[in-house]
Amino acid sequence: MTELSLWRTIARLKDYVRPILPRLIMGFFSALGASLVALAIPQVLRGLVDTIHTGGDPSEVWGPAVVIAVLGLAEAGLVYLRRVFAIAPATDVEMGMRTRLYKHVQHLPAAFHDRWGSGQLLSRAMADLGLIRRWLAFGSLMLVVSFVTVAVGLALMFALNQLLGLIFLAAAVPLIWQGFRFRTAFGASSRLSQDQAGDLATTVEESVHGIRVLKAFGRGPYALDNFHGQAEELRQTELAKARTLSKFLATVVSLPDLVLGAALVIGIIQVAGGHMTVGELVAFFATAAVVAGPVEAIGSLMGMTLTAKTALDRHFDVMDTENTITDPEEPRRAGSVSGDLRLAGLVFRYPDAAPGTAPVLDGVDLHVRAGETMALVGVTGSGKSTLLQLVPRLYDVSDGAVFLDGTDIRRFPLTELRSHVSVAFEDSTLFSTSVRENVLLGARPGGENPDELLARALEVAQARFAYDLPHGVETKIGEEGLSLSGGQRQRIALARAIAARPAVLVLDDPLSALDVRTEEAVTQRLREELQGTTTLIVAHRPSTVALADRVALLQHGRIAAVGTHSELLRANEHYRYVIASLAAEPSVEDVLDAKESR
Ligand SMILES: Nc1ncnc2c1ncn2[C@@H]1O[C@H](COP(=O)(O)OP(=O)(O)OP(=O)(O)O)[C@@H](O)[C@H]1O
Repeated sequence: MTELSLWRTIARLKDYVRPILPRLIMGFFSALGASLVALAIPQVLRGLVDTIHTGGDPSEVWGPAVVIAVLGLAEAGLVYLRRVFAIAPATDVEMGMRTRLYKHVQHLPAAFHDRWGSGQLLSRAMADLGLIRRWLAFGSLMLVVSFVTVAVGLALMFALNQLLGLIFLAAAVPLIWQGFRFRTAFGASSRLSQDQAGDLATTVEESVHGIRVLKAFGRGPYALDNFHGQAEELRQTELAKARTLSKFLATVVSLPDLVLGAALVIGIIQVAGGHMTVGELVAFFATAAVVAGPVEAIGSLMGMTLTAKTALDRHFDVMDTENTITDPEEPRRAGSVSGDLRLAGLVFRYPDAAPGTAPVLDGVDLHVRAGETMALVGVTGSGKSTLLQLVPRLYDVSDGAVFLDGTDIRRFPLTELRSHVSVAFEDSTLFSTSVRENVLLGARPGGENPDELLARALEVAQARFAYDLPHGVETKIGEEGLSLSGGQRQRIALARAIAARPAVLVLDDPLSALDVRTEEAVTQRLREELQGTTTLIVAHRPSTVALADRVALLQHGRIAAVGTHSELLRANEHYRYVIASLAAEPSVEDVLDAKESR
């Protein structure tokens, strides 16, 4: 993540800002107009005061007074126009950036999500983009307008009285010097605070997600301590930020006030000596009052600009992350595939694995014939789930290849590959929408009649309970399907995989949360349904193994043996060991028998 200079970072906004540039420029000129009008008022005031002071006709007062009133109204109108021109387009930019970020995050591979906390992505998608919008609609315009107003104001003050003007100009030098120092200090703590806010959001997200675990283990106080520590760190950073800003503001506010005091004394001496009229002195101080606003605002506006720069850096940290799992340059479109799956010399190491660690998969060779159901068995941590994730390209192989109908899967367009390969994981994520939408998530548009497909998938997965929910299959099943039991969620997720009607079905222990009777019913129906669908299924229970035509044994990162369950039981000692450990859980009858025999 390279840190670019302020200007180079802001320049990266150009693609987003180009469509709204005309409106933003109009907004800028409205704001500038308002400031220039404010600066014109003291000039009219000068004539007015001199007229009265030199004993002119009182009726001459009306003309300038009306001009001042009109100028005041014009200023208010221009401020209003600035808001009209700038606010709506800035929300366009915010929405555009948010949508592009979401799209990019969707495309980024699973390895990216292994590395990034969800809170960091959340804070980038929400808070950071809000900061950028406010800076675009207000901060950016007002920073430039403030500098122009100060420059024009100083020129007018010089024109009124050079000596007084010089005094004000002398104050600008330490202000600029302070500005540079402020930029460095504030920039660093601004980045730190936004990153810490992201980490805090991750903690909130994790503890809300895992609230049951925390409660069940009585870890609420520990989680609170942890959260408090993180919140305190963020508070300290925010305080450091506020201290830096207040030191800068103290200079920015107090210096002009000191100068104003000195100028007042010198100004009165100048008027007394006849070097200046009373009107000029009044105009000088009225101009100084107009200039004081932007001078004081410059500090906050610079702070806002630096915060927006940090938000942009954080946005582009994500946007610059390259998607390594992409469509091939010359994709091969197959239309339909029979589902012949071959893994050849497959090696895989997780991108974030410590250097020097052995690959999880190290030379896997396996052929799953079209329409065959193959169970994948191995001790815990042997790499079964990892292997499954390589088939829909959630990760790409480090070496070797996966072939579907003889074609390297990296040659298919990703969407096509994923329409041929459907997955159900043990951890069944459901979305906050209806049962129908969850199940038909991967169904091909224009394919089978959706109602029939839904009914069939729910029936095979033994999930017809969905029709008895309060609104039937239209029932919204809540965040991650929390209102459903673990077994119900798993069956809906299984129905989703079935409804996609894939050529290859990849199931990662999809029945683990079911009771024995339901599992048996699902297994029975799955066996009928899976005829003709190539299925690779991770088995943690003997009943799941029974579903398969053949079984592949994963050991030391390789396929150590392939055969039917009985062949392997007969010929392979490690297989007997794994199966024995799968079946290790005693049945109720075993327990009762053991009790009676005592
Ligand atoms: N995202 C990841 N990043 C780095 N290493 C990982 C990641 N996911 C899994 N691993 C490691 O890869 C190895 C294989 O894990 P995997 O989940 O594939 O095993 P498994 O055979 O499915 O285990 P189980 O039967 O317990 O589900 C383990 O050592 C695990 O720690």
